[in-house]
Amino acid sequence: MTEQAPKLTMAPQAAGAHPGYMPGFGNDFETEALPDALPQGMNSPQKCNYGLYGEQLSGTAFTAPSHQNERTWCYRIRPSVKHTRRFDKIDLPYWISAPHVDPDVISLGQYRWDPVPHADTPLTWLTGMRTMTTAGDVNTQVGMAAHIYLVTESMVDDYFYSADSELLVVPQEGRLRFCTELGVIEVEPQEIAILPRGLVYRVEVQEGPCRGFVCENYGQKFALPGRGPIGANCMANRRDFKTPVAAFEDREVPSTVTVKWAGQFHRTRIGHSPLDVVAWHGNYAPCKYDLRTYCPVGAILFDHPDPSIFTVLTAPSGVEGTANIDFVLFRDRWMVAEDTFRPPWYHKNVMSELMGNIHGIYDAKPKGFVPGGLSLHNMMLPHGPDKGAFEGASNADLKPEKLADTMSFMFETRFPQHLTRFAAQEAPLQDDYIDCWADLEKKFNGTPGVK
Ligand SMILES: O=C(O)Cc1cc(O)ccc1O
Ligand SMILES: [Fe+2]
Repeated sequence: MTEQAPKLTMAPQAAGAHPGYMPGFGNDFETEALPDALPQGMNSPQKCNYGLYGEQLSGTAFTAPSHQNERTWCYRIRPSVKHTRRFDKIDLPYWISAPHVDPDVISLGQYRWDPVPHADTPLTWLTGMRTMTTAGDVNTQVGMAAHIYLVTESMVDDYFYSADSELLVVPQEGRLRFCTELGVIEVEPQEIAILPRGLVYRVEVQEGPCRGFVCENYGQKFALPGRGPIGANCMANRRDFKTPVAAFEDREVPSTVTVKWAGQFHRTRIGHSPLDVVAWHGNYAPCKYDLRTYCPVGAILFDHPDPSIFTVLTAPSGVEGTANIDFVLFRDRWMVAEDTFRPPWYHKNVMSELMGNIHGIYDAKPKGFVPGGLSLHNMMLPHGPDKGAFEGASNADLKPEKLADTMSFMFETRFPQHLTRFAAQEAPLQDDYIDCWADLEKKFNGTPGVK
């Protein structure tokens, strides 16, 4: 059989629109790659135009309150059910789901890793996923997993979806293309992508090698945080999220679909590309976001506020104000606070903090936390600036200072994060990380007024 190159037919774009994308977060979008493919005024006509099949993808329970209810109507060449034959279980031993507590691994501790190096073997989105931590329980749909991806090869005639989770993708190196049922998303470092639970896609390498971080959210979807008294603008603005226009393939080639379901991987064979949605409308869709459009709001006179001011997205846990996951961004910004120790304070947090460095230097850890690297400060474990950062910030001349060329982030969850065996034994763990606090000396002088 001769190999057919994937040919995507894409919806035309509105004048001035960002090529291939529609602006907004959680909008009711509509898009069609062929004229009149989308039924108007109804979802289920007796016969759809072009001989398409109508199919609903539900992202929330049918009965979810209407302000949270998410679903999308797809008009596709074949219904998805045609795609499934019997499933075989397959092994992806480095992609692990909670609950997963390895008896030989100690998760209690402050941990830091150098960037996980690329392998000498080619790796795809599926074979290159390396789970670092898991939290909660995939079966009860609470918690998360944090992964590193190392991808050098495109998926070819191989498709994937996760029934377990929504994926938040944070590239650090290289450029990826997500060809999804609902359209195409391309991302590079300093951008993110969100892939909803149940959405089928394949991942192509646009420029490799590719490395990045993934937060696999088992729980309720990521949403924008309420801004409270900040008002209607700043932080992440809705229009900066971009959802792809409809794009479909009409390709008949032997293909596979891999499904992550209840922590296990299953594969089935099909005879065509499942990316055959010609038109769709709804509010359950993938999107991308450029982190450089995040507008940070911070201290303009004194003190260091809680890092929640930098929340890009929050995934609720059911307990108001206590997130299943917060995605928090530490980007370049001005530091102007007077008479203030400006870096993060020393602290112990009820939530567990997994951080990744996308680019540059992070102020609390001027050495050792490098781009591509990660750190974990688990639930109720003390941490804070290293000795160098403490001495530097305690004695700095407090003029306005630009923290330039820096971008780190945090996946913060209310659940303890458990290290995988890969994180504890194979990944480049820095054994001497806790020594960064060892030289903090006693400065207490017992004399009032002497600082
Ligand atoms: O620990 C960290 O570096 C992350 C962090 C940053 C900050 O500004 C305040 C609290 C916090 O946990
Ligand atoms: Fe912290």
